[in-house]
Amino acid sequence: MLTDHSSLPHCPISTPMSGPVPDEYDVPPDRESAKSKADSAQGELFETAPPPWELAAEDDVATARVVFSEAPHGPYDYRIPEDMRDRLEAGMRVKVPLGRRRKATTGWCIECKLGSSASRTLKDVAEVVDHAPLCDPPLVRLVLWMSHYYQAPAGQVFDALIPSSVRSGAGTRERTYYTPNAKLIDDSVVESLPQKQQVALRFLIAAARPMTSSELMVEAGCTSGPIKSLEKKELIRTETRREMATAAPMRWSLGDGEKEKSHPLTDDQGNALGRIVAAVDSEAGKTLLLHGVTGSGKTEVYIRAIEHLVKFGRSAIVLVPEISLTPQTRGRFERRFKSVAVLHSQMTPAERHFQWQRIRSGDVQVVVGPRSAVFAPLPRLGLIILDEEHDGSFKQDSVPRYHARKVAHARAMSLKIPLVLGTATPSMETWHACTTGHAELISMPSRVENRPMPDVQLVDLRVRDDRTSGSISRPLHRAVEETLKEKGQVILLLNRRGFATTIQCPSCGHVVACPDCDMPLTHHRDGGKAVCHYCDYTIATPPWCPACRFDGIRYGGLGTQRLEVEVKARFPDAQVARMDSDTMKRPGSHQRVLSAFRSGEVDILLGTQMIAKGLDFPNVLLVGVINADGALHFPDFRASERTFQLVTQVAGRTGRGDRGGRVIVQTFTPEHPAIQAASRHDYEQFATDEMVNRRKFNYPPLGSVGRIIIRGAIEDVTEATAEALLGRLEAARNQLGYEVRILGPAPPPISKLRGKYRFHILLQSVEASHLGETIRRAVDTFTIPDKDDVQYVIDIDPMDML
Ligand SMILES: Nc1ncnc2c1ncn2[C@@H]1O[C@H](COP(=O)(O)OP(=O)(O)OP(=O)(O)O)[C@@H](O)[C@H]1O
Ligand SMILES: [Zn+2]
Repeated sequence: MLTDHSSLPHCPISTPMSGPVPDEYDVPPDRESAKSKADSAQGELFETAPPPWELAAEDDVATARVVFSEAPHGPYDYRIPEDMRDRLEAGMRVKVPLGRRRKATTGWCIECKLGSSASRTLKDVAEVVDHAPLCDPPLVRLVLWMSHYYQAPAGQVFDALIPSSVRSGAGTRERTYYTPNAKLIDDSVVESLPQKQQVALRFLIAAARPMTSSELMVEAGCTSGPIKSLEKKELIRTETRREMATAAPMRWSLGDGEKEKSHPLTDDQGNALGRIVAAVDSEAGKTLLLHGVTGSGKTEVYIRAIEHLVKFGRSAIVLVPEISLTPQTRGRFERRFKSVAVLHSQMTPAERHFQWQRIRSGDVQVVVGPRSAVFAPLPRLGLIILDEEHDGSFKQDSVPRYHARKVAHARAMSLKIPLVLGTATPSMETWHACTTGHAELISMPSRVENRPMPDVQLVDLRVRDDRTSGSISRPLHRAVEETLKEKGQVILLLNRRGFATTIQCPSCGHVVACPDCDMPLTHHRDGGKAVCHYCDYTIATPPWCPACRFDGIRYGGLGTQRLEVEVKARFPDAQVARMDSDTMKRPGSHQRVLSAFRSGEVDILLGTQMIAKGLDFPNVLLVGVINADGALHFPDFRASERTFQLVTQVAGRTGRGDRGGRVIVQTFTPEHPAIQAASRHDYEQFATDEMVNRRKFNYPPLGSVGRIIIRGAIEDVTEATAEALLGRLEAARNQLGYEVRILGPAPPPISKLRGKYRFHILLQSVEASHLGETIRRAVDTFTIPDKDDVQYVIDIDPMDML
């Protein structure tokens, strides 16, 4: 079933992705201005209509609406002085007086319009900061939608959209350009000048373009003296521009050594491509789910679809989980397109700024990057792709707490372009959108070249005979041995880093914990450190119990470091590499390890979930999952979904060549439906079972969830604030007459973080708009006295409950 969102009334950005078609424009009366702004944006800012002040000359007061990233956030209106009217546009920064501050404050202009008589009392805009808008009108509208939906100040959303390197002009310098002052120049003036000044001025006139002082000095063969004299006589005018300091401050990285082969498409790929191309050509906003099993060749489909698009001078965004984890994907795009911008976390500010300018200038065909690349300012955007759309890294965990899938959807629908979500393990949200007709499902149920899906064997860790003293069961040990003998490669997944996950005294039971977070410290063997994985608090691992001085503290629980030690001891002839965030700190380390694995230098690659993503190595004949239950017992309604995804994804790393492949999954709960379904590569069975569970409590995608985290330095003050907020929420819900379930306040699993006590309140509703509205109304006038030192954050559609 297909849906054309472009036909939705009054919904320039509608988002029917999660839940039963939530209406994002549930704007309360007191926010009416934001709504009318968003609606009228189509007419006023989007179209080519003349600026409003040209329409009504008699009411000649132009005003700018400005928002700020720090409190007070606005919006506030300012008068636009005469001389700024044709320079200032929405999406630019301005400096304006704010309160009693002595210095002008920088804010973002979200709208320019004709004022009413009230605007005579307005203060003036002091300065226009930018020469051109940093956001075009559709992006400004996106900011306002995000601000509304995620309940984050618009100024902070702008700051998330526009990289700080762009705002600060990283890697640029100011240069002064000279142009002749035509008003004062005629032949007699020129002839009356001293010889050197004459030569310089004639060169500048002949050049017919602005020149810098040094250019002019070289061209005219003079020193700076004559030029300064001309400037003093006002015969030449100066203009300063900010420019990139160097042409390309980029360190181009080499590929990962893979050769590019172009394949004839399989039937599945051909069909998928046809449907995406049809969506592109229809010029209607539409969401498509490309549900292709691991190894079905989804990347090739993306590339072909983009090739179609760039023929018409249009461009695409490809969002991927952290790109440094998938140098292969990056290489594939770089080899197939003339102009690719890859955005990643290890760029310098100057590089980031340079890429942003390239993208905005229209030079770039494809942007590949993590979630923030959804904001890439491509002028002729024609397609957005989210690869591995189920991945948790698409949700930002600081303000604005947006999900790139939802934002991509909003952006795509407002531009009437397709959004393609690709994965082997669709999120429940996306699956639900397909089953309810909000997204079109494209299936690629088989692997390329008719390769079979790998065989998955479950090893029940409760069976004594299979267990060993270590973490690798007998069946897994045998399988590794066999694989190494056949000169195949092995991937082992363990989703905990460090050596031991608890440090406990066997005598008194004391657990060494973080003083700021109350969470057990993880022992790291390199350097004998005990580290908090929540705040990075680090101490030397205590040789004896800090509580009772017992000499013989015990390291419990299993992390990747300990697994590495065990693997090396069991298979002394094999080359082993470990990949987790501890070994991958330095730039380029992913690429080094993955190249070594590709070339066969490394036999066994072990690591955390970062090895489960997207890797395509044909010689991997065995994948072992050390403990599939790790994520299962988290207090989170997505625990099953995560387990299914992780096991399916890592299992998919094998059997990608001609030699087949197999998977061994160690688990204490082999009967669990998620693990059962993963072992049979049966996504639909999993999704059907899981939807039944979600329906019981109307969990997403059947309803919406919001979470408010309250944190403060003093426990009972924090709790009292949380209680007060609860009262507000209940009152708001009752006033509005909405059905919203409110739970808490309760301490979350991480009840103390970085020295702050934490409480959370959960809200649930079938209607996303009712939930949003309830929170908005409750917090609207809710203030916390400074002396309490309590803060709260609102997380709409939270992805974790910790
Ligand atoms: N039509 C084809 N014929 C043969 N090989 C192909 C074809 N299309 C793609 N491939 C190759 O198949 C392999 C898997 O493709 P790709 O990595 O895109 O799979 P995927 O669907 O993204 O899998 P995953 O979800 O596991 O990342 C790649 O090595 C790719 O070069
Ligand atoms: Zn800590």
